Amino acid sequence: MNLTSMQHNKVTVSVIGASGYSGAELVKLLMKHPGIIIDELYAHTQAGKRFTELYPAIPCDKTFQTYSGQTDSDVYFLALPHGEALQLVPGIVKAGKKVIDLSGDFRLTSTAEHKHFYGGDKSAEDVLQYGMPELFRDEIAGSTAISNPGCYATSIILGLAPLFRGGMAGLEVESVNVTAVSGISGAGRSAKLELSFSEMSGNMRAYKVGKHQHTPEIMQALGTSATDPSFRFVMTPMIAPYVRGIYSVLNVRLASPVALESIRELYAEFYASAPFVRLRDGVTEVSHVAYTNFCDVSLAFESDGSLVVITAIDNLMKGAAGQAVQNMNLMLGFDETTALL
Ligand SMILES: NC(=O)C1=CN([C@@H]2O[C@H](COP(=O)(O)OP(=O)(O)OC[C@H]3O[C@@H](n4cnc5c(N)ncnc54)[C@H](OP(=O)(O)O)[C@@H]3O)[C@@H](O)[C@H]2O)C=CC1
Ligand SMILES: CC(=O)N[C@@H](CCC(=O)OP(=O)(O)O)C(=O)O
Repeated sequence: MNLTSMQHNKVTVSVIGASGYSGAELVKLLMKHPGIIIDELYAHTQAGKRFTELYPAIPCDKTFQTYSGQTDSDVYFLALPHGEALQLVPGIVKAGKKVIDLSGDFRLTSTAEHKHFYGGDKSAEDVLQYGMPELFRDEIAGSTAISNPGCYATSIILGLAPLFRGGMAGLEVESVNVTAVSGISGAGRSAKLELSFSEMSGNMRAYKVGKHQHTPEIMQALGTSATDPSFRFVMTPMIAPYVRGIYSVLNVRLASPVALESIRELYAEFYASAPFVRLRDGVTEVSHVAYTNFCDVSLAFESDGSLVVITAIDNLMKGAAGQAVQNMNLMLGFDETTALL
């Protein structure tokens, strides 16, 4: 049964990929949103099962359906593996519905970079408004389709945006060296041998060194390029044995010294109207943001004069479902924080 917004005076929302970690987190958030009603939940291998069979802690009485091109809801979230949304989003947009896609399919403007990092072809039109409210609030509010940012990308862009987009005269970034650690839920729900308890317990490892798919996304959002000879960006992702959270340590070399107080003021001003970015006095910790939509940011200087920005987010909240709901709120004219605080 499909519900109509006319019947309920609420916005109807469906989630495609609702059986996965990001999809289930979306369901949890949507259930407490006063302005929407959950319509259909779609899954792939789990179709036919009840939502609570997979997620007993979330009391949603829906049964997973198979998606076959329905466009009856007002809003569609897609939380699918890379490549799947490319096939589905155009039809939903054409039917005049709002879309928020959590995959990497529509993030990169360069088709060559997309092919290099995601391994598939897409056309130049397959780009949607990038859904980072702290950078593109007005554009998101005026959009019908959004590409939700990647989890590492969110934690790193929010840590660097004031330096690149804050307009501080004389501030020049020469290089950024990122070490970022993800909890295991960042890899999704499907079982992978190298992520099993016996492999990961008491362990930690780097992966995709020098070739993580979020590198071009970060460059794009900051308005710079990893191939710019005057700017150097390196990123080392790691996985560690905790469930939720991304902890990014950004070592930033500036062309000339700037007082820490000025940097603090720059960040405070840049995020003055961003309800989910918190500038912290002490060092940020993953446990301070887990299960929340906050991005905590702390600032310090190293003894060699480089700026150290540390950010922490929950990968399934600000890194995925929380940010997606934040985008939906902006698109529909709800308060940005609805269902998120
Ligand atoms: N996990 C995270 O922290 C983040 C994830 N993302 C992105 O969000 C998207 C979802 O990620 P995540 O929730 O982790 O993934 P999961 O692996 O947990 O879930 C994947 C979902 O997609 C469905 N699915 C799998 N294969 C297919 C297919 N061939 N056709 C249709 N549906 C399929 C699954 O259905 P079923 O279970 O029924 O088989 C499930 O609902 C990905 O693009 C991911 O990169 C973005 C930011 C953070
Ligand atoms: C721990 C882990 O494996 N994390 C995934 C991040 C997945 C993600 O959210 O990235 P996209 O948004 O680009 O899908 C990775 O590093 O590829």
